[in-house]
Amino acid sequence: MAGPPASLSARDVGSFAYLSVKDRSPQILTKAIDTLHRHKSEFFEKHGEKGLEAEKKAISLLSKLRNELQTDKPIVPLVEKFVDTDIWNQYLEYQQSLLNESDGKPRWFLSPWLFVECYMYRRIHEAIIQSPPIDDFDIFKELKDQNFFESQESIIALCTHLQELRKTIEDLDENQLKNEFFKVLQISLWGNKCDLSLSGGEHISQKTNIMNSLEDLKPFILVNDMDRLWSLLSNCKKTREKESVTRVDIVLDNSGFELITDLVLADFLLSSKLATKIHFYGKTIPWFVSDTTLHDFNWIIKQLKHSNNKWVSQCGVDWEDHVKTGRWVYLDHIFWTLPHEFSAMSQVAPDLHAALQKAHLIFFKGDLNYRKLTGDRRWEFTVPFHEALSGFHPAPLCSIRTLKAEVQVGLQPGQGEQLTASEPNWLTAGKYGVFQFDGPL
Ligand SMILES: O=P(O)(O)OC[C@@]1(O)O[C@H](CO)[C@@H](O)[C@@H]1O
Ligand SMILES: [Mn+2]
Repeated sequence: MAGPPASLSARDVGSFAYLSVKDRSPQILTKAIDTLHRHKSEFFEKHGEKGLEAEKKAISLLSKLRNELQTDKPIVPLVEKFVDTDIWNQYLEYQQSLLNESDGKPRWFLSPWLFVECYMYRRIHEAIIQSPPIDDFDIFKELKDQNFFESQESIIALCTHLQELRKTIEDLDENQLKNEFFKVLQISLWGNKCDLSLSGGEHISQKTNIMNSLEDLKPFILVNDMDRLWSLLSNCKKTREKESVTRVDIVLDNSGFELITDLVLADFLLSSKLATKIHFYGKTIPWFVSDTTLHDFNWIIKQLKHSNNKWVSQCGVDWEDHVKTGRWVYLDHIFWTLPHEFSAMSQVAPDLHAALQKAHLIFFKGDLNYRKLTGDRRWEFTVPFHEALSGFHPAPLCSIRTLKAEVQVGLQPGQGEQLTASEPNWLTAGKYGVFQFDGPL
């Protein structure tokens, strides 16, 4: 049997991966350097001269990284001791082992894009932890916060919708509840348009009320398994014994507006009793510019709670309560910031894999998670999703993702070709989305 297809890579000149490594990654590094510059006086106020020296050091490490990338130098091992350093360096050796002798060493414009892109964010983190006393500085924090503040109007609309819905949710019939479930799912899907790494850190936020656009956006859902999600969860609800649990896990993606949409979905799952417990997974270190860390998660709930809009603040109060009472649990695991595809999880992080196996359903938010689900490979568009998962199936799972990378599976024959002919950048512009489900085996 033939092995899986080749990885996406910047070695394919002109591909999205190539353009991303060539243009977008250096741009993100330049922005990161600029952010450090702008915080100079803050570092001085906090730490005196030591703060200034640290800022200089972090900037020089990031400039060096940018130079390595732009001149296509070999990928070097990580040096600073951290929980995952050894795993990263082993993975680098593994990448080396995949190369022919004529290829030389793993490099930015040669190796799999997924690997080099994750590596860049891990090196950004290394530059920061090598620069105490500013070693806890989140270089992307202000961008994430800005996205939240700029999306206020849409956040108010979402929180108002949720609070009004909660009042009458007990009175809804099956069909009405299903329609509301589909609405919050779509809100969470389109929330994924708002990531900051695709835009190279340029502001993109949700300025208009997303609720009004759901109908117009429906034609852009290329794979729509929402019905299957409903069947699974409504069945859990019907057959659940009194004290037993239905757990939905959400592997989070971006903070800011997208996180609010995911929390709205999670709240709906509890209020509708489709689930009784939610586990969220976030990132341990700043990642792909806008990804959610524990700090972002807590910060957003606190911001909502202190809002002067009563519905928004009610959401903050309720969500804090979900966390306090353990109906919502935030977890992180180092695996989410490793370069491995998810089919390696049972080997690399068996504890995480075992934890996911206890979920009734797992949502994977966003594009990067889709790339890791499918191994970021050049699959034919019609390959079944289950096949592209290459054995990864801890529990029934669903990707909720807008398309921002050149990988998509599970389409109808001809569907991909037709889109390519009419819209050359359909795979990467974030305009299309999927609810792609891999159900119980
Ligand atoms: O996972 P997310 O936030 O939806 O998207 C992450 C992303 O912007 O980063 C990569 C490019 O840097 C792309 O795969 C993808 O578009
Ligand atoms: Mn992201």
